[in-house]
Amino acid sequence: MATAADATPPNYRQAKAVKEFDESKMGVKGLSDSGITSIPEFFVHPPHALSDLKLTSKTAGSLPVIDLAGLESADCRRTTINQVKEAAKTWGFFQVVNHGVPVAILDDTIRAVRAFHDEPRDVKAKYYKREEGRGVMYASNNDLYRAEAASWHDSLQAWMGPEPLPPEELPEVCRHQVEAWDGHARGVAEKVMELLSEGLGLERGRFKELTFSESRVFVGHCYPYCPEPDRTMGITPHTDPGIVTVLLQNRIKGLQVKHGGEWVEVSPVHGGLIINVGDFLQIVSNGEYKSVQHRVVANSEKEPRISIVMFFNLSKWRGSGHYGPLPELLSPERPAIYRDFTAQQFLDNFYSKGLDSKSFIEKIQIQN
Ligand SMILES: O=C(O)CCC(=O)C(=O)O
Ligand SMILES: [Fe+2]
Repeated sequence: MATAADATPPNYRQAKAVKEFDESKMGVKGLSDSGITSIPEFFVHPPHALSDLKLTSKTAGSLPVIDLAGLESADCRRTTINQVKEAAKTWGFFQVVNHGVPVAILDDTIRAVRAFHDEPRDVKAKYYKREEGRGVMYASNNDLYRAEAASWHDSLQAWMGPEPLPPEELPEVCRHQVEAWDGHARGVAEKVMELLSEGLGLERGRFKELTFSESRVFVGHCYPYCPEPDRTMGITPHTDPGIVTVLLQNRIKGLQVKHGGEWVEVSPVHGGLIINVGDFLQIVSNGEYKSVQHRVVANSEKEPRISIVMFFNLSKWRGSGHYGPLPELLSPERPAIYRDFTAQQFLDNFYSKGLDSKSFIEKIQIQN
């Protein structure tokens, strides 16, 4: 049996190393650029978390690609609604093309976020903090002190709405691009939300009316080269908490989606955007749309992987402060499968644990 005396020193060493790393503000990018050939111990994930890294399926089909062109024609719209509905029900993820944002803007946004992560440590350090819920924050691993092991990524995060973010709070090197991206990503999210809303048999504008596109968090992730990609993760398996997520990535692979019990690698489509369903949308749709687990493997390429994520959350809760499956979707044949919950319960759950905590959805599921 382990005694306190022999258990404490390694734990203490780990905690001290995590704190030193955090206080150095160098991020994983700084570690990678320093030329290390092995990763610090606190980045090493336990064997059970790494055992299925090699099991990624390359044959289980690929993410549906949905063309958003021609939505003005009623026939075309109906077809697209069905594709979106099917993808949201079975994959919880899909890629969209012809979404209306020029490729040059996608490339410029990626370039600007990369430029931020490429800035010298002193410049980035000004933004390094752990203050969730507002403003601009740059840090390595949001859940650094909560997770079982750290993962190989750094992130720049900015709360873009519902209250507008004063632009001068954004780092200069990517300020214009982040601001512009907020508008573009919101435009695409609203287009997709209309299709998702219609896919449930609701009015086109229902999700917008429910304020599903107002609260937005921008995250610019950087997954630098990792010298030991088999011992750590880029991001551990999780589901996204909100309504939908819009994801833009550079050409370096890494994202994997759980589908049919297997991890499926997502191949980036140049010019495409990835959309995924979050926990909140699974709940309000009464389980019709699925919030699916995904993860990012550590990057083994010399070029950093950049991914730009915009999380959309609802901004106004119902008068009672409660939320749950939308009443108009319920009937005696289709009763609610989730209990109502409060904004506080949702947020407490999100911020209390590491990313891979038990999903909120499981906690509010009504057992039959
Ligand atoms: O980097 C990616 O591709 C995914 C990031 C992600 O899943 C997240 O930030 O929630
Ligand atoms: Fe995610």
